[in-house]
Amino acid sequence: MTDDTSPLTGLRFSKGHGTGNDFVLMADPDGARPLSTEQIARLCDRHRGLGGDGFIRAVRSRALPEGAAALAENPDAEWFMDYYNADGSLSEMCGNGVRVFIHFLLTQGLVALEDGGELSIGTRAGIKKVARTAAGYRVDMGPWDFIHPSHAAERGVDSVVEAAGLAEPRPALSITMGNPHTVVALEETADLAALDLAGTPAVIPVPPSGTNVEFVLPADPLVTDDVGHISMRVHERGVGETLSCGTGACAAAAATRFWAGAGAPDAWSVAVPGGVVGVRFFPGADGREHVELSGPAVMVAEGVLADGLLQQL
Ligand SMILES: N[C@@H](CCC[C@H](N)C(=O)O)C(=O)O
Repeated sequence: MTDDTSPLTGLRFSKGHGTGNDFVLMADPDGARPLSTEQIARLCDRHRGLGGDGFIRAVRSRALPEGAAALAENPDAEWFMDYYNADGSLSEMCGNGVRVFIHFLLTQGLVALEDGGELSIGTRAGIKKVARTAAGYRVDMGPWDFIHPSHAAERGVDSVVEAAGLAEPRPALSITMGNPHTVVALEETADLAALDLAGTPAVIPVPPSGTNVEFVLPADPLVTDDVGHISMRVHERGVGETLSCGTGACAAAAATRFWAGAGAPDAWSVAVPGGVVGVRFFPGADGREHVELSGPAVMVAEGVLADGLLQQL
């Protein structure tokens, strides 16, 4: 192991993914090494950098201004997930990222998680509680909500979305999971396959902070053994099409369950191009309905950036 201050080497990094949603991770316990927007974009560049859908900096909550709110909410939240999209823009939350973040902290020996135990981590969308499962991790993602509550409650639709490959604009519903999502209902398998998400879909009207767009196809039948099944493709804000989006899967399940009406199940299986994640709705201790996300987390590499690489890239 090399010291990350060695004159011969640059910053230490790890690379990991959750259902194909991949991230570059760095430990910066004292918050001494923030990266600029440009540096993050260079790092996440798939041709000239390491490549990733996002960059995650692990910082002790006490070392970040945002961490003060996290510690006030839960003094056990020692670590803060400082999350950025591939273009260097900041996001409030990342569902796949939380699992990979915890896995990173564990593999680096920065935290310990006993069997049956839980870890609280700080994010810009509040504290997330994470537990280990046989297949990875499950995360209490907190409550979901409509972005435009009055429109949503009235019609279950608050916008339309246009995208290349869609024959016509489709109705959509915008949901917040701490970060914004717009869920588009599709009807045919061919519609999902025909989508071209190389460009950014047009959401009309777009939520105030932009949005991630999920195109969702219900399975036929939608529900088996009290579990709802959907397939989804996603265009992420600040990234483009990705193989998976955890908060997007939660939003997609929430919208589909809302559209399905009374009697729709609480448990959902969401198939994404990179795998499958589980979503479950349950009553939170705060009296609101919470969303639980479960899925795998995999570390694929560790390394050291060449000296000056962030400047040269
Ligand atoms: N892939 C993430 C979401 C990452 C942030 C998103 N692009 C945004 O800007 O909100 C996930 O797994 O949730």
